[in-house]
Amino acid sequence: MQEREIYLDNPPLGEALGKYFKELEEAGALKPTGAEVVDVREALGRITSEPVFARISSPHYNAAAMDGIAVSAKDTFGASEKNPVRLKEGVNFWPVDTGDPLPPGCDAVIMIEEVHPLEGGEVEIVSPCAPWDNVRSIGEDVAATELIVPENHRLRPQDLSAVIAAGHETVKVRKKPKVAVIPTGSELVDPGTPLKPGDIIESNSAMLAGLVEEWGGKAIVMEKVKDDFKLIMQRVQKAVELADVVLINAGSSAGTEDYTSNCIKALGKLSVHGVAIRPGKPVVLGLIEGKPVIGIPGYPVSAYLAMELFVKPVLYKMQGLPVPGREKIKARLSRRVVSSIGTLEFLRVKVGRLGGEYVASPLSRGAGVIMSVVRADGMVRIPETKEGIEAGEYVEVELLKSQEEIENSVLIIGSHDVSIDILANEIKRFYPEITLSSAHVGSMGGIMALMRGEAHLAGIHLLDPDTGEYNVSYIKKYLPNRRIFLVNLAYRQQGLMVKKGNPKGVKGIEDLMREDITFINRQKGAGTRILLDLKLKELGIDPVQIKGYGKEEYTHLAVAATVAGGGADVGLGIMAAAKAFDLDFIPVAPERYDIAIPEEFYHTDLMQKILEIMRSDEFKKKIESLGGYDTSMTGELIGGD
Ligand SMILES: Nc1nc2c(c(=O)[nH]1)N[C@H]1C(S)=C(S)[C@@H](COP(=O)(O)OP(=O)(O)OC[C@H]3O[C@@H](n4cnc5c(N)ncnc54)[C@H](O)[C@@H]3O)O[C@H]1N2
Ligand code: MOO
Repeated sequence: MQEREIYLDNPPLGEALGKYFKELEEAGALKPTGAEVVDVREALGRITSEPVFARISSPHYNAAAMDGIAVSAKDTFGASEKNPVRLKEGVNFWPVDTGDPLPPGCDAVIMIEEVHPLEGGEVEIVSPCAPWDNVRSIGEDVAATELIVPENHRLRPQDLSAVIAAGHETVKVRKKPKVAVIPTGSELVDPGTPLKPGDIIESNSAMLAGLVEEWGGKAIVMEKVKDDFKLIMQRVQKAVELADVVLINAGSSAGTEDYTSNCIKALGKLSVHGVAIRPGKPVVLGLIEGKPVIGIPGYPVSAYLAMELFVKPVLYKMQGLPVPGREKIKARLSRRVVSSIGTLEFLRVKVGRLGGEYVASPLSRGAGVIMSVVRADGMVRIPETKEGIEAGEYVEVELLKSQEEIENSVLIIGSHDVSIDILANEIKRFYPEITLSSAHVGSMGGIMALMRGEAHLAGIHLLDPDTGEYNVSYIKKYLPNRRIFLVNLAYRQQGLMVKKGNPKGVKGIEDLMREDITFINRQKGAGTRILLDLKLKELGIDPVQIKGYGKEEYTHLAVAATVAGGGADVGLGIMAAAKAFDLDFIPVAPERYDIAIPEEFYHTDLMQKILEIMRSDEFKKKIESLGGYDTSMTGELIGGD
């Protein structure tokens, strides 16, 4: 076996940061970048490298602040209703518009509304004015030499206006730190390339570059490199010439082809390899020619975190700025999470406002699940000293969204249905401020989520084998003391999904017993599972007779993917999932998919807007077009209690 790079004794985050930043400071690698002169109109978001003082005053002359007549105030003294004062144009008044310079000898402006015209170029006024009434005097806004913005200030639109008004055309700003991004990995292919098994679309560099730009840097994404030590060395050397900071993506871990740390060792100094965090553990921190060179782990979530924890502070420091923190809130954790002692874990969570408090629900913890970051409203740090967090414990959430966005988020938990995704999109189309976010844990999971106060809504399709009725008896049983409204989302066809052309000639549920057929099941508590078990009972089939009955997937799409990938011959699910994977579909039974809505949420403005969208023809049409749906009851109330 080839020799591997093994990294033990990962230091905690604080220690790793402390060591690395000390070494960076000592090497002068964090000195603010040099300055460049840019047109003020192009300087939005840039950081000033020196203070900007006013060259001229604004206004730089005494200006009329109103439309009217310019006068010398003393000519108006004594004016009243009884004793109006007459003024003559060109002698003791001059017409002016807002912004005009005051004619010589004038020190006030009378608004046109207060001027009564007479014959022969004369006007009459009935009240006096004081000197400087309705005049913007020199320097009222900006006085020459005044400080407009200090050094290390991010220029906002209003700053640009003030800097220009103060007589500047250009402004000195910090050069954006240049950050080279090098994607590595022989498995990487460019977006758009037809995919073979083992190919990975090179998607990380877009995120890395985006984060760099968000933090004020200039990203230079370099051509991807194969896992070849020599090639990587060459690319890194080139990047060090081009940029102020170099990011090497992937190849950070202990695999035989993980070259990042060896490359940094060979070309410069390795400071830290491996930090006691998850995700992001194998991060590599080093310096080459006095420049920060960071090995960002390949998994996208690990990459995101390594960027946030190590690259963000480097970039802010290089721009002379404090590292911005995130807004924090206290939330109740909805589910128990177990974690390892000795590792600081960053848990992605969805946050909802439920029953007057924030509730945080953990998302997928996989380092490869970038959707967990896409969906996340915040992050919870599980400290190294804890083995996990209990359900109901209060945690601090670092928000990735504003609190207002969270207040406008509706969480629907339960069985997955494509129409929920369509509903979420329709809501965004008509009410961009509202977000419907879903978590797919099966119908019973949805009911549990309502019980635990973890969701606003539950998406359910639970058949009662005794009554043949959907959902109602389950709500009564599991949520006996709550008033719950059921609104129909759609009726949908459940059926057997098989490979295109139905190569094994499957006709119905009874075929699942066949020797030559492997099944893929849904998890216990899923509505589809209950339907299957009922059908098996009706047909007198013992589940042990079915090969694959014990193998479970969590969504219709996952079942369809298993069948499409050859992992099973048959799965039970909805037609839309079969269509998505180009499978054949053998209808078994129509079923009712409803949304369970607790009374207190039913009457909110948010929910009424969602119901309005559900009842729209456009929404119904979109669902119908998926195939296998009946929307004749969509948006209708099924029953209370
Ligand atoms: N034996 C061990 N294996 C691994 C360990 C370990 O401690 N011992 N650590 C795991 C952890 S934790 C992480 S995180 C990853 C880090 O992996 P690398 O940084 O070495 O990266 P790769 O293995 O090359 O890639 C991981 C994964 O990410 C995909 N990838 C890489 N670059 C891109 C890109 N530009 N765009 C999209 N996806 C990318 C790559 O194809 C892999 O699937 O290592 C574990 N292994
Ligand atoms: O630490 Mo790795 O970054 O979990 O996947």
